[in-house]
Amino acid sequence: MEKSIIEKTNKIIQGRSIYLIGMMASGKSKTGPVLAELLRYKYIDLDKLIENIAKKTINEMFQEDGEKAFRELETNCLKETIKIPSLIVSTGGGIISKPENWGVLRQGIIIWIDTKQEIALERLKKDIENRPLLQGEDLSDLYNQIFQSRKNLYSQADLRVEVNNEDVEEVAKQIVYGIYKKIIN
Ligand SMILES: Nc1ncnc2c1ncn2[C@@H]1O[C@H](COP(=O)(O)OP(=O)(O)O)[C@@H](O)[C@H]1O
Ligand SMILES: O=C(O)C1=C[C@@H](OP(=O)(O)O)[C@@H](O)[C@H](O)C1
Ligand SMILES: [Mg+2]
Repeated sequence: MEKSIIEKTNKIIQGRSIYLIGMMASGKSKTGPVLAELLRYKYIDLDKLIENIAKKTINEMFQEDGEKAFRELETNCLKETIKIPSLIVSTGGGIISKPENWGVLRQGIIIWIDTKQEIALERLKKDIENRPLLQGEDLSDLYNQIFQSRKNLYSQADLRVEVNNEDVEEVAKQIVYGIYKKIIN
């Protein structure tokens, strides 16, 4: 990627943080560190921060404390990210559900990684045990129900990046280009 585009983007965004949102398995956690390296930003995976603070896995939290407790901790952790400038944050797919969280997200640039459902489902089949909301009979049905209830919220992002078969580096570059083009125009 052209260095000048990265430099110009950096200059324009002036250390504003970037929040990656999107459905489970859209690639938020995997893309975040690559994007951080491109922009020379710091990086946090919100789910990892939650697990470190709770001293248990997300799965354990859902099982032992319930989703409500998880969502409360998720909001508290999200609020902590405001204190750190120049940060890429990979959020969990449900971050958009609480209106309160939008006050935090809006302080940064919000990017929706909109990965084609077929591809997300393929990825999820390989890693389903770590997705407590998708435990059930029909993965595609569950995924769809959740997506339908959230898609209007995801679409409130500042930028939507559509992903099909692009590798992580390509997705990160598309995000930088997307921000650059949106701000330049
Ligand atoms: N662009 C990509 N190309 C191929 N595999 C990817 C890509 N992005 C993510 N993955 C893989 O898909 C799975 C889910 O990605 P992850 O980043 O954990 O998604 P999320 O954080 O949005 O739930 C992981 O196994 C990851 O390695
Ligand atoms: O969509 C959701 O509500 C969730 C997504 C997960 O993160 P990923 O989107 O990184 O899988 C994790 O926060 C939790 O299992 C709930
Ligand atoms: Mg993740």
